[in-house]
Amino acid sequence: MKIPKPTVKRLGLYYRCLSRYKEEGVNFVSSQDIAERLNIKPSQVRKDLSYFGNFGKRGLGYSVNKLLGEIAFIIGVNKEWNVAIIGAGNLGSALANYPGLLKHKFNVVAIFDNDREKVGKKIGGITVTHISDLKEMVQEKNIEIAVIAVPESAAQYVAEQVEDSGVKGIVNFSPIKLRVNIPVEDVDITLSFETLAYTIIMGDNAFILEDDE
Ligand SMILES: NC(=O)c1ccc[n+]([C@@H]2O[C@H](COP(=O)([O-])OP(=O)(O)OC[C@H]3O[C@@H](n4cnc5c(N)ncnc54)[C@H](O)[C@@H]3O)[C@@H](O)[C@H]2O)c1
Repeated sequence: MKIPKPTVKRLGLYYRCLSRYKEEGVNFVSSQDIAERLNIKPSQVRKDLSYFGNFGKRGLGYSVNKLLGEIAFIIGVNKEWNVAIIGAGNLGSALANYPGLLKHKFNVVAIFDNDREKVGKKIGGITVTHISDLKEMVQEKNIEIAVIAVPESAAQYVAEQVEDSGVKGIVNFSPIKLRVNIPVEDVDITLSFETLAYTIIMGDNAFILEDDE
């Protein structure tokens, strides 16, 4: 089944929201409930969830447990992912020390750098490995996701090494578009600032579309 990307992005939000309902002992929720908590439109919630079949019961709403199970299956949160961070600099170190990733089952198991001064040092409890050992470690530790946190000038070369190592996907923090044949998710913080700046300047006229798909 093909799902629009913005919907996939919201599934993680729904998952967290529903987990909280479950903790609170709530068995059924309406699209209105979910929408209010997430500050989005109920019609958007209904549209997003309709991609996965008809979970809602008229009058009762959605079964929290059933929906949680379905979304968990789709976004792969039932599985733990082993992650490598490439680049033990400002960003790489911050990510390695961020406990939120493990909480969401993204387990940072290795950090790589090409700076001999950094190799062998510990960051967030993980010893930095030289990038030349990438392929070996990827196989050994079953690493499926790599985070690229190296300078722009090194990013494409590193991405090719990552692809060659057998990693299945990349979270790219560098500001360039990587040319590789595995999935890449760009995290462009500057772009978020620019979008926000535009939204502040334009106010109510910022966007034409009500829903984004
Ligand atoms: N720091 C931020 O807040 C921030 C925010 C958004 C995006 N970024 C982007 O993230 C990337 C990293 O930023 P940073 O501030 O952490 O940089 P940094 O200079 O602190 O760290 C980069 C690290 O990558 C290593 N490195 C360089 N070439 C390498 C190679 N070929 N193989 C392995 N390691 C290599 C360096 O030795 C260094 O430890 C940059 O592309 C930057 O544009 C940073």
